[in-house]
Amino acid sequence: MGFEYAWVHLKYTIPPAIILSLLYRPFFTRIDAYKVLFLVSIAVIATTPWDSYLIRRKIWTYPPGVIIGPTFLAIPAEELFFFVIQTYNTALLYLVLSKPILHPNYLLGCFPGHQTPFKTIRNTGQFLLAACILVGGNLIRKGGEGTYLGLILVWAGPFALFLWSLSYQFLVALPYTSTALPVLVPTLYLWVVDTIALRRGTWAIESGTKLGIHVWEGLEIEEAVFFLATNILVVFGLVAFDNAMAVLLTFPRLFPQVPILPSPVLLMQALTTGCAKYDLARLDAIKQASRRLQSKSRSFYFASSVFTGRLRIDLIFLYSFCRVADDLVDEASSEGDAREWIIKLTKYLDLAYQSKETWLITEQPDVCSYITKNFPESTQSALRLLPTHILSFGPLYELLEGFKTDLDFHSDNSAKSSRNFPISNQQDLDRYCGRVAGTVGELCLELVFHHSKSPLTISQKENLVREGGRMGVALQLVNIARDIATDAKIGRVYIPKTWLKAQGLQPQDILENPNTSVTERFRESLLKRAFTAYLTSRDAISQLPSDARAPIRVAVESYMEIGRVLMKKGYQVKEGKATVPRLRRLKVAWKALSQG
Ligand SMILES: CC(C)=CCC/C(C)=C/CC/C(C)=C/CC/C(C)=C/[C@@H]1[C@@H](COP(=O)(O)OP(=O)(O)O)[C@]1(C)CC/C=C(\C)CC/C=C(\C)CCC=C(C)C
Repeated sequence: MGFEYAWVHLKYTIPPAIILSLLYRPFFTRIDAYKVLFLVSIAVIATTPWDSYLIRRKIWTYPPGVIIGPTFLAIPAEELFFFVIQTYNTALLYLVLSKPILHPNYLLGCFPGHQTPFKTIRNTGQFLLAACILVGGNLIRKGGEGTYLGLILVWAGPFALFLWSLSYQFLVALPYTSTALPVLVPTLYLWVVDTIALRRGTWAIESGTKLGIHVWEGLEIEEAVFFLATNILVVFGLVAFDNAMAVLLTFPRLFPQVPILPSPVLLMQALTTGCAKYDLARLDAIKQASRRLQSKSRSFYFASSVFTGRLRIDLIFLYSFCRVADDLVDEASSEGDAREWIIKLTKYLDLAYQSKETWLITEQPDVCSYITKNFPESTQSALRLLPTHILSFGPLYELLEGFKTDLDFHSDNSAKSSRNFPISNQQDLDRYCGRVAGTVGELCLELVFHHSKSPLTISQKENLVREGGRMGVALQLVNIARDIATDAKIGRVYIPKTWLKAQGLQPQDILENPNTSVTERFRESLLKRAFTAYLTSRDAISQLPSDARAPIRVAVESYMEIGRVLMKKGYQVKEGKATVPRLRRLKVAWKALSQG
């Protein structure tokens, strides 16, 4: 009996597991737990008979005095633990690196022209993996020095071939950071650990069944291939799982109900669904919407990565609609054109909500053709995929009312002296914020309620919607405080005229000189109001359904952090959007998620 092998774990495999677990703990969801458990179980089941065979054939051995004692099918307990901890570590690294990824973005439909290169990639992969299996079989048949390598190839090859055949498109499409990196980092690390263990004699590879080739001094080629192959299998398994989840979540028509933890049968069903069945319009809309979110809002793009399932997709669709509507109005070439867009958007909502039978816009030909005829191509999918079957129409019409206030800043004569300033007093400011952002808070909550499994009473929902609206106001006040100078450039002053008058100023003074110490005081007042609203509503977040609580907190906190940055004494507001550095955002999210 000895503790040498146990020491390897204590020193080299358990510490990274602890570090990764602590780092990822707040982000760890039920589906993550399911995924890791699934993978660990498969790893143990698949490796045990193979490993037992190798030990019995004395391909590798454990010198007496290095293991504690208990064995299962001749495999020491420490070795069994290795299957678990290696899978766990690689899986956790994969989860950390994949957190920002929206997996449906990497599903490829059967687009003409796409298929041929992908078939070639699939066939090449299959050919190479099949060749590995054949070479492995040949090495085993010959016996002698190639036996160990042969056994590795024949064991790992079929699993890899199976997973590759199911998920090759997804594997190729995903960024290297969530495929190659989680394979290479643990592999290199385990190569070093293995070198140390072999040198210390913790385990030994018998000489008759190995090639005697070294990757570097002390690292046998077979060991290097073994760790590479096992990490490839873990990552291939996780990618296949995410591929299946992406199919399940992206296509509600194919899979109307998706349990939080789908069974292996359902996962396989998703993986074997041919791309010919994919709803290409929906797939394309998801890609466009998430690109829009990524390019337009760092805060919400970042926050979206902690939402899961269909809620994440619907929030992105909601963002996309709000952004498109806001941009159509804001970027119109004249006030008349902007008002025309509001009329068109109103008509679009009228049509979308007039049918009581089906509220899915994609299933309403009249709404779809109205969109096609009246809106620019780049905006159409955002309008078609707005989840109107879940959202009530009231807040959407209110949002358009809010955009009208923005247009009231315009005047027929564009000279600064004759501009109109619709925010006369605090009430106007509150009403405006309520319309453009309070409504967004309410709409977000409607999506949360729809997708959540935990039931809430009507009065609980009403209370939450009220607080969600107030939180939206808080965020909008931060937005206004940040953008005083940017808004002034386009002739808008959201600081109430009554506040300005109290300082002997008029809105025109802000247009002419938006960066004065007085403006700083207005910024402070706006932020003070923002934080009062935020503090009033913040506790309501803990009454949200448990699966949405932490992500909503992240969305709110990462935006309010802009306000905290602005409040710092001496902070100079730069033009542009990124006011919160990435690391700070990450810390905010980590803290918000840790509150549960
Ligand atoms: C995670 C995720 C994808 C969330 C999507 C949230 C969403 C749908 C936002 C819509 C944004 C939008 C374009 C609205 C049009 C009107 C407007 C401009 C509102 C301002 C948003 C700023 O967005 P922008 O793209 O300009 O962002 P940048 O500053 O450029 O980064 C607003 C400030 C309003 C945002 C308001 C909310 C998201 C509502 C917040 C409230 C909740 C989430 C509910 C909280 C719940 C309780 C119980 C308190």
